[in-house]
Amino acid sequence: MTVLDGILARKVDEVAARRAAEPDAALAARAAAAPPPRGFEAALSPRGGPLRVIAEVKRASPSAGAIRAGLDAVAQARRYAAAGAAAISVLTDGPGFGGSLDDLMAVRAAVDVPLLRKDFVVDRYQLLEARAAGADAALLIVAGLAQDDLRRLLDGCGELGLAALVEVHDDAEAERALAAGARIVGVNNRNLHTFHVDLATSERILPSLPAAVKGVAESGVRTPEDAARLRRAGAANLLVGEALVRAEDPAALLRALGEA
Ligand SMILES: O=P(O)(O)OC[C@@H](O)[C@@H](O)c1c[nH]c2ccccc12
Repeated sequence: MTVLDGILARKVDEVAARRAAEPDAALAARAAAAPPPRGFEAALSPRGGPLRVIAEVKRASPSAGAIRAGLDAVAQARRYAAAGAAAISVLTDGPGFGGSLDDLMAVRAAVDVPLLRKDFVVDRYQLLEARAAGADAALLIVAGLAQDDLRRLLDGCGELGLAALVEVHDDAEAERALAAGARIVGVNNRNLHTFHVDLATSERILPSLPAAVKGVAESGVRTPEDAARLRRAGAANLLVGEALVRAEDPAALLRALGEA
């Protein structure tokens, strides 16, 4: 069993426990009462457009361990927004990443930019949670979903007004994402089974996506040189976590990545 398989199994249990505490209908009512979603898709750059950055709030990860244990999610999100982040990604997985839905809600209350709920979605319930917490988009990881579940969850996002960032790691997954109707495709440079990071993954797959699909290069972007390399390969959007959280001046790094 790989790390991804372990996390997905844990998610099924997590959702069952939360559903027992708050049934779908009650959660759906909270989601319906949330302020309308902001335009996550519109905030991203089209193919050939200027480089835009989705900046991530990430305390820890299974691959890196603790990144910044005492990270203040709200203060970090404010830095990102002030530095011109197109959107902010908030990890909401607790055991693996030190995040929570409380982080997402606190960030929502503090900034106006579109927010992505970054988690391992296996159930529509998590989309309702995302919307109730004020998220504008949710991550769907193709590697973790059967095709009919991917379709169902993409439809669920549409019904709730959430954008879906559909994550792939190879050509077969990219085809599955497009077949399911993804409009925003993230190419994860990190293999979620082995944690090996290779920017060539985005360099290869992003140019093969249809021009109408918004592409995002995810993971392993540390320097303006990395950003420039991806831009040359046609990347218009970058999702950056660890390097921004580790940076002494996250705003300066974010601006430098966007100007690469
Ligand atoms: O911290 P990095 O290497 O800049 O990566 C950010 C983001 O791409 C990464 O956190 C991520 C991409 N896909 C995920 C799926 C689940 C959890 C985390 C992720």
